[in-house]
Amino acid sequence: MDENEWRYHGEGNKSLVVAHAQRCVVLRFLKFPPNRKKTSEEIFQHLQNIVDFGKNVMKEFLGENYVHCGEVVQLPLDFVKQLCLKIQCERPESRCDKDLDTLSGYALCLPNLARLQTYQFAERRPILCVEIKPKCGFIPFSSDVTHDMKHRVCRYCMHQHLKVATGKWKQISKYCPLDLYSGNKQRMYFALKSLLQEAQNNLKIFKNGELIYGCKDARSPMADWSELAHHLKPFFFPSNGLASGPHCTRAVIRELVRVITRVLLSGSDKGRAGALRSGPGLRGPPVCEASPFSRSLRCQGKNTPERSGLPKGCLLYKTLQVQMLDLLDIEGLYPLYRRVERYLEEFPEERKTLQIDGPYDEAFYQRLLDLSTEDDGTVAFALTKVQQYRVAMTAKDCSIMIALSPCLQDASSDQRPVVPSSRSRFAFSVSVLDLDLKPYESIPHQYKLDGKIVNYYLKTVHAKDATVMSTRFKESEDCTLVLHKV
Ligand SMILES: O=P(O)(O)O[C@H]1[C@H](OP(=O)(O)O)[C@@H](OP(=O)(O)O)[C@H](OP(=O)(O)O)[C@@H](OP(=O)(O)O)[C@H]1OP(=O)(O)O
Ligand SMILES: Nc1ncnc2c1ncn2[C@@H]1O[C@H](COP(=O)(O)OP(=O)(O)O)[C@@H](O)[C@H]1O
Repeated sequence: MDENEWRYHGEGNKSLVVAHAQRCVVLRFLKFPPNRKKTSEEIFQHLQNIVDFGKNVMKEFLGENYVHCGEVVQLPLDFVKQLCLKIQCERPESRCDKDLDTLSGYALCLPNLARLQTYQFAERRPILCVEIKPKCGFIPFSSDVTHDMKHRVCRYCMHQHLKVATGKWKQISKYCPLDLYSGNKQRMYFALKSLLQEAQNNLKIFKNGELIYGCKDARSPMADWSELAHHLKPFFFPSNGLASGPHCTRAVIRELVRVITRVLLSGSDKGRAGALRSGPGLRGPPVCEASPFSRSLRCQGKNTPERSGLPKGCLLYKTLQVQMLDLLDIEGLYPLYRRVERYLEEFPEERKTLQIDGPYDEAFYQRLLDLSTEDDGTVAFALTKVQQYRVAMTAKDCSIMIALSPCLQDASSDQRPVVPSSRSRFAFSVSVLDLDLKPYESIPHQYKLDGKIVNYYLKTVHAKDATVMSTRFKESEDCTLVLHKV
């Protein structure tokens, strides 16, 4: 194991990923705060749980072709230590509050989804990879929601205001997940262009495995479309029939947005419609009031095109179905979490029987399929809703990876699906990543965060709108603050 054969690829809040220079594989390490020490056995079990959850649950829900579980590997400690030193300088400053686990030697070995999943070794052909973290694609429909605003504005759009206020990002994104999940091409184009204008942690673009676009952190340079277009022009205009300049930038961005939309709408996983086909169904308003797309149409006196509906076989549709396992919203779920907590305080040894920390096996999966919301007062009902909520949170925070490789003329030899663009054709693959089941212990944090997000939105944005409204129409607006009990 030579650390010089591996290079830094990316990281999130919990994991850090390095990619092999030649082979189509990555190593995904857990990260921990400096003072947090887990035993090697605990880390092994944590990683094995991720693999089991992917195999037994997410492959069932999202489809065999989209989910890659990988396997737990044990690495020489010296290699891990040398690797950690080598990549430290590549890491965004905002991620350095946690360190790579260099004590256990365990990591997940996964296919490199930033490359096409066909050859074991890096393709000789150029590869363009677009990673989208779409976030939650529906507005809560639960009657347990205590403020009307949560039935009108989506979590992502509300959360943007708190994120900018706390300095996580510099400006509010025009992206709204409901536009991307709508299946309506105009709305999807707008959503993708908004991500290209303000990537935050929702969009990354890799060229031949190298990150060429997407904020490493809030201090990264602003989006530069002309530089991006320079990178992408050979993919979309291979015959170089397009002189550089603003029109070229616009043309390249337009091609990129259209190709990504076509791929997202492809039902490339011909597997069954997914285990939740009789699932909660698409409920809640089809449009978020805060989406700039729908606001601009409203100003013109037009209605926003409703959801055109996503093809049932596409990954966006299946991901949304899993997200909608959040049947009660955190406000309806939290009292049930407290019921499970009280039971565990009385019978702590039951934690294993309840499979809160796994094993995430077939039995765990089967219990997720009970979508009833009639509370019979039992711990069993509460536990099922808590487990479903954890799975829904996971689907709300996963990422979709799209890998595109220009087709050679004799594309017939290619087994992969092909997507056309105006002047080019691409073999493509679609995958989902970051499917770690969210921890049971994160539910209180979700409840508090939900209250903070809604309160901040009401106090600032809604109040400001109300002031503008009342100034204009001299009507009083009642801005009720939402205070969650914690
Ligand atoms: O801040 P990041 O880039 O580490 O991402 C956070 C998620 O923040 P964001 O909203 O900017 O995507 C955070 O999601 P929410 O803010 O809560 O919506 C996410 O927490 P969960 O709610 O538990 O999903 C957090 O995930 P983990 O704490 O790592 O499980 C993290 O997402 P990732 O970095 O993609 O894991
Ligand atoms: N199998 C993979 N192939 C290619 N890139 C990957 C793979 N898994 C993760 N990554 C990259 O590493 C980044 C962080 O990984 P992720 O699992 O999202 O970390 P976290 O769990 O902390 O959110 C991702 O945003 C993605 O760019």
